[in-house]
Amino acid sequence: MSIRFDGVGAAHPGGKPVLHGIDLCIKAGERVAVIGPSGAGKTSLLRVMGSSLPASTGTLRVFGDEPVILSGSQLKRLRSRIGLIHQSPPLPARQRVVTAVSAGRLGQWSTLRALASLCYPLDIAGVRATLRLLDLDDKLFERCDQLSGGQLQRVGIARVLYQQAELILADEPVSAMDPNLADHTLGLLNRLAAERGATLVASLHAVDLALRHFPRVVGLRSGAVVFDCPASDVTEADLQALYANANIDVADERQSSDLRTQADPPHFSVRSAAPRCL
Ligand SMILES: Nc1ncnc2c1ncn2[C@@H]1O[C@H](COP(=O)(O)OP(=O)(O)OP(=O)(O)O)[C@@H](O)[C@H]1O
Repeated sequence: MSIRFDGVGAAHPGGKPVLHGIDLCIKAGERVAVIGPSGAGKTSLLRVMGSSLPASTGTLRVFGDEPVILSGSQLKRLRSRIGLIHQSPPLPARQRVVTAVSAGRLGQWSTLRALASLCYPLDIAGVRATLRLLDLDDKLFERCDQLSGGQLQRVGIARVLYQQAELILADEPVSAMDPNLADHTLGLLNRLAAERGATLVASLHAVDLALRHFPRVVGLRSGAVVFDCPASDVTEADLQALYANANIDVADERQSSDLRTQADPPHFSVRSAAPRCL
């Protein structure tokens, strides 16, 4: 089991609770999309999984450990197994792409090796090979502030792939990419995660991409899970209820996405629950 939520609630420091009574089990190697309207708590849910936002109620286990009771060094070890893909990767502007991607393994290296790698990347061939997967190997020595938003997002993905994270948490990982590139990149991320047996959890606004690429979809609204089932079981009614009164018309959004990508529309069938935790 990668992640297990039992009645988890969470609040940002000084803020109101943003997650309520979350029960969720994600097995090792599963690939799960989290969808829901703006402000539903998708980023907060990923932050709890990544142990940067503590559970305030209930119990969260990541790889069997409860992050809130771990010591500093245990937490560091746990985090080194988790790769975070941010919507806007927090990369220093003047940093070279090769250094930014190398930094994916900082948490796994000794302090000496990590410092040496920041001064001069020690595994340029490995970084280049990872960037090649994302068609970015020609940017190896470019500065991060010379890349487009979509290229930066792909550097962030390369960093996590280079890290060889066991659990990948991706927060809107393709939001800055054009529709074709977003579709291609999400397909690649899913394929590589599946090949490596990594667990992948991604928050997405693009419902069509979530349904097309992820076997399991969790609908989140107002900090609570509204549905949790195989992608093929998500119905129009589920989506309408999830986004009701939000600023998104699901049907229009999907129709325009289909026109953009020329891909098959998602298949809707009878809804069923996700597998229960054992
Ligand atoms: N650092 C923070 N401090 C206080 N409140 C926060 C913080 N970050 C988010 N929130 C609040 O938590 C709630 C959930 O936000 P979150 O970013 O998790 O939602 P989201 O579903 O990812 O939204 P979006 O799709 O717009 O990115 C919102 O009401 C937001 O205002």
